[in-house]
Amino acid sequence: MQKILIEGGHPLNGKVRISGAKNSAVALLPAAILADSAVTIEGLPNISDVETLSDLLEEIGGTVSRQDNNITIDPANMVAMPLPNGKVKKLRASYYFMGAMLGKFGKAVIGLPGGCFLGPRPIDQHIKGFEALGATVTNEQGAIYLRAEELRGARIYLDVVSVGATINIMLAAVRAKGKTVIENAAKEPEIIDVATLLSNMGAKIKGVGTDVIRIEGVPSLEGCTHTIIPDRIEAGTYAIAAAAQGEEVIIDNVIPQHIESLIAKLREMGVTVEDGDEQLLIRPGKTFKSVDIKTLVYPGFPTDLQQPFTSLLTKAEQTGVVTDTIYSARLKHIDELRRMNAIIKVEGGSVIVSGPSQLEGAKVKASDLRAGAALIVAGLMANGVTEITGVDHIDRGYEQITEKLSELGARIWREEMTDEEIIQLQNS
Ligand SMILES: CC(=O)N[C@H]1[C@@H](OP(=O)(O)OP(=O)(O)OC[C@H]2O[C@@H](n3ccc(=O)[nH]c3=O)[C@H](O)[C@@H]2O)O[C@H](CO)[C@@H](O)[C@@H]1O
Ligand SMILES: C=C(OP(=O)(O)O)C(=O)O
Repeated sequence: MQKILIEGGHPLNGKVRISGAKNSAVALLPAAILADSAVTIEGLPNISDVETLSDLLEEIGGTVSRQDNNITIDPANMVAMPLPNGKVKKLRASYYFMGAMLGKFGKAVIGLPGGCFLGPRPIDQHIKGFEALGATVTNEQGAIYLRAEELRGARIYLDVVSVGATINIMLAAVRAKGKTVIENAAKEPEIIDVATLLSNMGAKIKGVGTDVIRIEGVPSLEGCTHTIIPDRIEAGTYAIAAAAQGEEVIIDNVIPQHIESLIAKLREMGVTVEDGDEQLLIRPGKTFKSVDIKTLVYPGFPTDLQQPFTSLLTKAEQTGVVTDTIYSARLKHIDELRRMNAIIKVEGGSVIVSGPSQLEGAKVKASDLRAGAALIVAGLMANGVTEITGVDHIDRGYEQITEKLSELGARIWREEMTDEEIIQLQNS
């Protein structure tokens, strides 16, 4: 087990290339189950969530071959193998095996998913969708059993706008008989990316990117090659890091429109952001104005950038208020930032950051992926050395984060943890 160490205060300069989107990758891989021949996905990020999903595809009989950032999945020998335990619990997106296996085999047994602890993360809307399509769904000892004699298209209104439910229902509906309409669907770019793959496989999908998606089921889907979109959350994290500790940083391989809400907030703070076709240039000023942020579904400010943005706010004059309307309990970074001398309190469900404060290096723990990103941003700004444990969470979603930041000029490195440190971490 490793920890990340950062000697703060060194300016960031140069160019960083963004990897393929984690939240697309984790849906594109299970989507390949639906094809009858090989699917190649190009530009996948080298992160542990991708490794775990590749292992799960192999567990159900798929042949997975990897070359650099490209993966080919041959589903020819896949079977409806139950996956009640084990690796499905390591990540959130294993829930996509439900929709994909239901669509392909008419049945699936999948353990309830893991992923970041952000407060309650129910999957009732996924289940409601599967049931509307004609599946019987039961929860037996923490595993979801799904079975359908025949999937039939249906009209499904999502009670909450959910990325996972929208994609999962889409995965099952592309093979259902007749027409499915998903109303109040989520509109995130990753949903469009998954629909693009499915369409290239032969699915008939209209309306992705709006809140009504229409799907006409088809009897079979074929393999194809698909290039993943860049990771808007990774791009946003580097943009925040560049604002916090950069002189001039170019973020390469980004679709600026995907993070307009963040760019607007950075500009409001006084950071210069120049956008090109696939690049962003970030140049912070000497001082930062405080801003308030409220996370919303896309195209609103993404919850996945709320935690790293909170670290940046510690540098701003006066008071900024952060409200997460998607995951109100996504607060595990707060105590750790306080350990680093941030002046932060939680009041009425919002986080109130008073600044500017000079952060100080400390021993801190990343208890989820974006809390880890927040602590890295804080460590880059802090005096002295910050030691971050819980690196497994960070490696679920950021490809080569220490290498990429080192190339920008950060002093950041990994060390193996001692047995004593591992025990302390497990008990904390
Ligand atoms: C693998 C993946 O893509 N993860 C992303 C995905 O998670 P995930 O797909 O799990 O998040 P959702 O969009 O489903 O969740 C949005 C909100 O709806 C609620 N909800 C969701 C489903 C449901 O059946 N019932 C229900 O009540 C959730 O508790 C949450 O409050 O979108 C989140 C919101 O943008 C991001 O933070 C995650 O990074
Ligand atoms: C919450 C996240 O991931 P997951 O849904 O996979 O836990 C995230 O990417 O910030």
